[in-house]
Amino acid sequence: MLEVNNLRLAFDDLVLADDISFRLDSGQTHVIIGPNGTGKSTLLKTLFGDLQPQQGEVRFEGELLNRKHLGEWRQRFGYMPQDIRLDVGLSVLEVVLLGQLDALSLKLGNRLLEAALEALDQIGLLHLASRDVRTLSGGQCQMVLFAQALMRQPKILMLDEPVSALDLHFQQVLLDHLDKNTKQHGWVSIMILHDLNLAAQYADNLLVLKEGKLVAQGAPKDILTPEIVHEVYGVAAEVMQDSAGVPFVRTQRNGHHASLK
Ligand SMILES: Nc1ncnc2c1ncn2[C@@H]1O[C@H](COP(=O)(O)OP(=O)(O)OP(=O)(O)O)[C@@H](O)[C@H]1O
Repeated sequence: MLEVNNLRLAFDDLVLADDISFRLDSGQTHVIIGPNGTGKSTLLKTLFGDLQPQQGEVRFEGELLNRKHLGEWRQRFGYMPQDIRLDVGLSVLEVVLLGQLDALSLKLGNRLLEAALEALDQIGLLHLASRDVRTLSGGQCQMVLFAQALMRQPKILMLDEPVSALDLHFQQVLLDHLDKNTKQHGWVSIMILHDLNLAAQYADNLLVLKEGKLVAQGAPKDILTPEIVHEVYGVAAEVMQDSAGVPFVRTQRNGHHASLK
């Protein structure tokens, strides 16, 4: 379980979040939604130890995030930040292998090589293994970074808008793969999404952030209501259910307010 207690996030005078607390169970996918600029990426960076909170604490299985031991803390994570550009002269296979940098030596073991090829194969990218990553499309890059995060076999997997460049097919490949691995290996998976319908489909637990507050948390069917969509995004929407009981959101044309306040 990943636990956050009374977190306060700020950049100098800009307070992004205050008194945020939540618990994220293992074996579940936790999806964070909320408006642009509300502090979702900052929260992930804080969980990873990249940013220091002004107040509060983060624990994993009881162990406190301690900035003196960041290396150890981060060994548990697979982290795919937002909008990473792959601007290095490496092949796809080499980039995936970087996910196991701690275990790499000058002589590459067969086991690691096979695991990297297997990771690429499972998400349908094996044919790209020897390509220079600088020649990949935006969506292909996103999938390669996902393979790299998987390769780490993390206990905590954090994905910041992982499907923003993906077509419908690869959105499903990535999210189904995430779901399967999270449940199979008992990972705590945390993902930021803007697409509320994908969030509803794949979240076991949905966290809604707005103006520095956690305004709602729970199963998508309990959280996604027209009232919440309006409160959080200032948008008029209908919320219906598909045949599996999963909510889906349909916004109204011209149904937004110019300002959220
Ligand atoms: N290093 C920084 N220094 C100062 N302000 C920052 C810094 N990084 C982010 N911010 C500000 O903090 C706020 C939250 O940014 P963050 O990237 O966490 O938002 P977000 O919810 O992930 O947004 P989006 O949905 O647009 O990706 C924004 O107003 C941003 O401009």
